[in-house]
Amino acid sequence: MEAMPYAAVEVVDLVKRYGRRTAVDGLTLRVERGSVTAVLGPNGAGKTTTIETCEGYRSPDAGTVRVLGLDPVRDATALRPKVGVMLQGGGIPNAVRPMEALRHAAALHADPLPPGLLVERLGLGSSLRTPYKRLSGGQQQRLSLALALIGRPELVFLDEPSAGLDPQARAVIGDLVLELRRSGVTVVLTTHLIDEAERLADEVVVIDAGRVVASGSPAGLTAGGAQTRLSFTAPAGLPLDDLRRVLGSGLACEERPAGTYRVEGPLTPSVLVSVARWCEARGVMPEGLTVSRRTLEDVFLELTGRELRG
Ligand SMILES: Nc1ncnc2c1ncn2[C@@H]1O[C@H](COP(=O)(O)OP(=O)(O)OP(=O)(O)O)[C@@H](O)[C@H]1O
Repeated sequence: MEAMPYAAVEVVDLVKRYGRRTAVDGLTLRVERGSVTAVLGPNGAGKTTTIETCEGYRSPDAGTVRVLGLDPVRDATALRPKVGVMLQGGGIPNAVRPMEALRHAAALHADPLPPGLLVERLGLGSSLRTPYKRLSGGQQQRLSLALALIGRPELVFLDEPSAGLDPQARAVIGDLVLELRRSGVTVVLTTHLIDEAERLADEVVVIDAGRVVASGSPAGLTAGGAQTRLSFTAPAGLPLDDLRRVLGSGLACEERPAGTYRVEGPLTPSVLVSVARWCEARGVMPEGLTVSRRTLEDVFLELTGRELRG
């Protein structure tokens, strides 16, 4: 295999300010070539600012950004044919029709994908003559994605690719991301959807307030800590101390909010039996009893004390 001396994206100690507001506050991340990396964080965390700096639309106030080994601002001309960009909000003029936009973009590249292929793949066939402004949100998103891909990029940046999409359109975009990965394209996407990050990404970089708070594979991030959670609803105010005594100290039991009970920690079938017996002894039925794995949402909550969804 060809030696790969540099990462697809390497951001070191990036700082970006808007006036007195620090949007990105010493952020370091590395994206390996051929991987899908999701930059996950709540609104305002600095995802778009980081990605726009990687795309060369903004210059760092401090720190360095390298994309395919190059400086995104200084080497913009060299990077343009190699990097596909899907901007949040499209960045496409209102009057432009999808087919015109695709042909125009194709003409800028040496070996573009045939526009017809993208139209078919992204289900844009029925809207080719509709001005951009009049396309539905989903059609606008799919057109921006087509424009990001038309030049057969080595690396694509997708800023909130499925924002505002229905589940079906989201699935189309998800499948395409996985297809890009199979063909060796590096994908960096931002999202505030945990399931999207968990499903699509090899690596997740969790950011909050302009900093990386955790990074790793979805499985790596959700391993450790309270691995599993058992929850159910029952009448409020049941005596949890009894249950704590039965379960021992390795498991955390709590009632929050009133009437919702959780047991967290390394769960085994015998924990389930103990919980069921405890309910039985009190004559209550544990409604909606579920056992679930720790999610990225839980990880974020543990790290920041806040919910990822605003
Ligand atoms: N052009 C700008 N001028 C001033 N402040 C800005 C500008 N762009 C972003 N900000 C601020 O910088 C911070 C980070 O914004 P950014 O858009 O990078 O976050 P984000 O994680 O992409 O959020 P979202 O999910 O809402 O897009 C926010 O507090 C935002 O209000």
